[in-house]
Amino acid sequence: MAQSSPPSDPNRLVLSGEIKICGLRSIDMIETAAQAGASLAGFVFVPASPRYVGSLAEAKPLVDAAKALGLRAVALVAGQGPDALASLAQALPLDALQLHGAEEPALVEAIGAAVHIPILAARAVSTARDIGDDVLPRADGLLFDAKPPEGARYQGGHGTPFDWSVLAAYRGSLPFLLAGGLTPENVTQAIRVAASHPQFAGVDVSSGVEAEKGQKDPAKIVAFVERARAAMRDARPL
Ligand SMILES: O=C(O)c1ccccc1NCC(=O)[C@H](O)[C@H](O)COP(=O)(O)O
Repeated sequence: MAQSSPPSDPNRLVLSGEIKICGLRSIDMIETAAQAGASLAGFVFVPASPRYVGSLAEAKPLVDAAKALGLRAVALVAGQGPDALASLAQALPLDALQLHGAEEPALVEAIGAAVHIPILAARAVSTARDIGDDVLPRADGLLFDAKPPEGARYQGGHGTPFDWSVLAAYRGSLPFLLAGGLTPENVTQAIRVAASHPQFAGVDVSSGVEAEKGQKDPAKIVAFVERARAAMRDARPL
């Protein structure tokens, strides 16, 4: 079952030792992720994505199931404004919004003020120059993800890694999740590199636990979570 307990303040997202399985679209895969020990469930609200959850009515039972199983539910959005996102946050029992549309700091601020739930801001990374610091007072965390390929129709979930050593350039104070091309095979090494940073707070995966685009593979979810959990334990012994 999911291992981290929900934050006591519903307006803050406390990130530590997280394993986020993104792009979940079925109750079976949500159960698999929870039983394996993932902590965050990501639901994609980007219509162009092969992982799009669909209408609110289609998304609601999935979000409800994740919550009932002890996962924290994150809605991944891109290119939507404060009003639309406030409606989304009212309609579903979300623990956070993940802004994945390269939203400017002022827009992050406006969205945070409108939604009243925690914000995770994604940042597209290729080199150390993309890391920057954080100037996002409304955000509770960052998600460093690989830049999408040229001409991509959606902003994330492309299964491409970036050079993890550039994480050392991050000078901000927000905790961050590492994403982009992680797999059961490379997550141990990724965590070895990322965990040397004091703000490292976990990993996020989508393509690396799929049999094909948009189709999660239960065995890969279990392998990813087990290896990520073990690597985080080894990286930060008590
Ligand atoms: O996953 C998508 O389809 C997606 C679509 C539009 C914006 C963002 C999207 N995913 C963001 C995520 O949080 C992914 O988990 C992250 O990009 C890592 O994906 P992957 O490289 O496939 O593991």
